[in-house]
Amino acid sequence: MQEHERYIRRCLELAQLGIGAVSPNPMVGALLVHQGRIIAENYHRKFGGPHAEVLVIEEVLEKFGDGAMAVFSESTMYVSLEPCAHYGKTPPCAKLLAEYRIRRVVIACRDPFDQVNGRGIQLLKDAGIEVIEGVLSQKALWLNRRFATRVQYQRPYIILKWAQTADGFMAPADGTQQWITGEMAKQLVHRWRSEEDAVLVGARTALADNPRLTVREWRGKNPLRILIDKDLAVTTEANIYDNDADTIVFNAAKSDWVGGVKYIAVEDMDWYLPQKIAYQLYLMDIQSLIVEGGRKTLDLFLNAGLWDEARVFTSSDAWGTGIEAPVMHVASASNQAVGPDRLTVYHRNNNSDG
Ligand SMILES: NC(=O)C1=CN([C@@H]2O[C@H](COP(=O)(O)OP(=O)(O)OC[C@H]3O[C@@H](n4cnc5c(N)ncnc54)[C@H](OP(=O)(O)O)[C@@H]3O)[C@@H](O)[C@H]2O)C=CC1
Ligand SMILES: Nc1c(N[C@@H]2O[C@H](COP(=O)(O)O)[C@@H](O)[C@H]2O)[nH]c(=O)[nH]c1=O
Ligand SMILES: [Zn+2]
Repeated sequence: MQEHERYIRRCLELAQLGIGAVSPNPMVGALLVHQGRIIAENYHRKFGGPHAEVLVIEEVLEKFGDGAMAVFSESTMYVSLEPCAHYGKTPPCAKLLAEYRIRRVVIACRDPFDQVNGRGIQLLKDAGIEVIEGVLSQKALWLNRRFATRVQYQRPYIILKWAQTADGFMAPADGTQQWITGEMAKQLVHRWRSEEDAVLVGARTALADNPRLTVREWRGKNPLRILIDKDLAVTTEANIYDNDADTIVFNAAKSDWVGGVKYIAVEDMDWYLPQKIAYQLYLMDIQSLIVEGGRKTLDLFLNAGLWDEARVFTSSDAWGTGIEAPVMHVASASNQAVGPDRLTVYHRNNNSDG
């Protein structure tokens, strides 16, 4: 069992390399072990591209040529997610593993996607392949929590993020911009942006901070930007409307598409707004969202129970006055230093294995 865990751990590491590039697909890592050695390993690298298992098989075919079939018959494939059983952008991996007569397949967790869940495993078993499942399954499910949230709850995985002072304020009382955290926190936030599909702010934040919401201090793609602006108070000269990334504007006035900007009119913004936004984003295949404030916008999602993680930076400054940051009522999952600041992470369902 320890040997299985060791290889699955490696699959999880490989899978994680696909973050920010494979959504709305899950992240998957796979490797093949022959006579106690890893002979090929790979991961799902890009949405629409080959699955991890396909890349591993291809590598073995290339390395071993005519001898590949003999190698497959003596090998174990380790994979972080149940091999797929459906025809999506690529043919089913479970079928491929059966065709190449892999001796044994070790799987971390089942695929929560209805069209696969258990079917990939059944397909392998029907082909006479030995299957071991459930190795580090909690870790594997946690890794693909964004994907699981989308397929199970028909909404994106929602991460709330804000910075606060030591005495719990997130903005000056007059709602102007005041930077709270240090350089390390900023870099980490840019990394987080590169990992998620979208980042959202409220109108007053867009007016006060004129944020770009792009990835500048890390390598990776810019997320889709989302603005809630009922009366279109933010002018198109604002940074959030620049050409660095696409932007969606939830508003009460119009639905339109102008270059990289999509205006989506929402009926009655005073009721169920976060639910309406979450469902619209789900329909657009947006699998994860960081809500970066301000206070009113964070409250919308908190009060609706529509959040999965909160990542809160706390500086050592005390202001004595200002707009109070939200107070969390769940136990923190982790707490660590990030430069001179502290990062506290909360999970709404306190059952992570992260
Ligand atoms: N420390 C941190 O991590 C962060 C701090 N901030 C700070 O938070 C503050 C903004 O937060 P908050 O005030 O809660 O707002 P939000 O950014 O959450 O914006 C949402 C609110 O903006 C209102 N609004 C829309 N247009 C206008 C307008 N023209 N003038 C005034 N209000 C408008 C909307 O009200 P309605 O729909 O009812 O009209 C809505 O309730 C800023 O000081 C910003 O710097 C922001 C993000 C992160
Ligand atoms: N003030 C504050 C934050 N503010 C957030 O960062 C946004 C600015 O993004 P950008 O223009 O891309 O650099 C801003 O609108 C708000 O959402 N973030 C933090 O980590 N720490 C801070 O002290
Ligand atoms: Zn597959």
